[in-house]
Amino acid sequence: MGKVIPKQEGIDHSVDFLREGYLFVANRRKSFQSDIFETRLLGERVICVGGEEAAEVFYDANKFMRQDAAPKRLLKTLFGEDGIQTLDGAAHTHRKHMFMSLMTKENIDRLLRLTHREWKQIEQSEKEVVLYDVSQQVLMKAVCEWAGVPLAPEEVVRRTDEMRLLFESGTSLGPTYLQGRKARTSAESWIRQMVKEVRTNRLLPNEQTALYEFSWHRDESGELLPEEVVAVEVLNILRPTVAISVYILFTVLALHQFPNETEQVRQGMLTKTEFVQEVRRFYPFFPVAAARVKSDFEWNGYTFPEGTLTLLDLYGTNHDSSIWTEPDRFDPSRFKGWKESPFNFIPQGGGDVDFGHRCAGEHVTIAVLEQVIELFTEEFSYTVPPQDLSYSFVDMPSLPKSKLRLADVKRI
Ligand code: HEM
Repeated sequence: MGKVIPKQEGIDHSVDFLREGYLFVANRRKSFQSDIFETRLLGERVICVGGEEAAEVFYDANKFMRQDAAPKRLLKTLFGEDGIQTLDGAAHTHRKHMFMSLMTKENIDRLLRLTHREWKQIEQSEKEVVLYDVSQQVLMKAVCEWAGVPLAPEEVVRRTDEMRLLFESGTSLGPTYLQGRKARTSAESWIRQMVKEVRTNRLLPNEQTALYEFSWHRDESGELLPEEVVAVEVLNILRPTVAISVYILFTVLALHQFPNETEQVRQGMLTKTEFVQEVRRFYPFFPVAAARVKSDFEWNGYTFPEGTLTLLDLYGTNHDSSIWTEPDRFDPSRFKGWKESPFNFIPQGGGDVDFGHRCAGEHVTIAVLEQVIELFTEEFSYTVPPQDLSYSFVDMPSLPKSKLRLADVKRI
């Protein structure tokens, strides 16, 4: 007879999840003094786990699968249907290879040249800029060119807004959620039209672009992907790249609020990478990852029954005091000589990037943020006018409330 999983009593705790946000799992891990507990969300029994050892089990593809794990409302907004996030086994590995073939050093450098070119627009503006809006347009223009997706100047605002709605609306209720669904329909048909044109040679993107590689990709049975799936996967490049704007806000916020650490970066005593890693560890972005138990198994004496929805605490694992000393202190120097395992630092998921569901864009994210640090410590001077820089632990994604207004941005 296995051990009994600590259980939160009550009919349903979805409202608590919305109320406590990023801290929902961590709060209960603390109160149960356990890295595993059971709750009920959206009428379903759910096992929540956190910590390094739990992450290792969660990313074991023999124990967990992604089929039917993502809530429908996220498939209708954030992810799209039949994309890589929902695949398992050979189908997943094959599709992941399609993504990872784009993530070479040369190709990431090409994206950085494009983002660098776009960042120049920020200095041309005399007045105040809202960094959230500016960075999204920078990223959207750069990533569309990178991905081989034509983006006419008059379309930039509309298409950038669509990308933003895709990642902002998934956990919203009411009108924002509906706007997110509309944005998904519109963005998918925009890209589908391009896939048609690529396949009839009316549009000729370069090789090594997402539009080219995904349009001509053959699945594990040698078939081209359905047009709508190519659209979902191209959006799996565009949308998260625009979402790096959230981390850009937190990076520039950290440069502003931690002047000693920023000075150490300027002096070369801290590397840009160490600063970026601490931003990704410290600030909230993705709260949890979701999977379902593939078939019954036991872990530390607890039974995981087949089909049970299981959530891994990403935010909490990055603030777990058994992994991090003083986890709630912003301290980039903790990454000096840091012994990273695939499971102890998981802001963008854990495990193996080629064979598991770890984020395909982690290197892209780090590279874009390192460039932002270079720009905002070496290339631009600016001031941060008084504004509400607080951020919530409930809103998803969480952002500084003012969306970060900068004034007097000038090239140094
Ligand atoms: C904005 C910062 C980003 C964050 C916080 C983030 C976070 C994540 C997380 C938490 C996952 C899921 C891990 C799991 O299911 O176990 C994921 C998956 C993924 N991400 Fe990211 N990501 C970011 C940027 C990017 C970028 C820039 C790209 C592409 C250029 C990207 C492409 C993907 C893809 C394709 C997957 C699915 C991987 C799979 O299922 O195998 N992400 N990301």
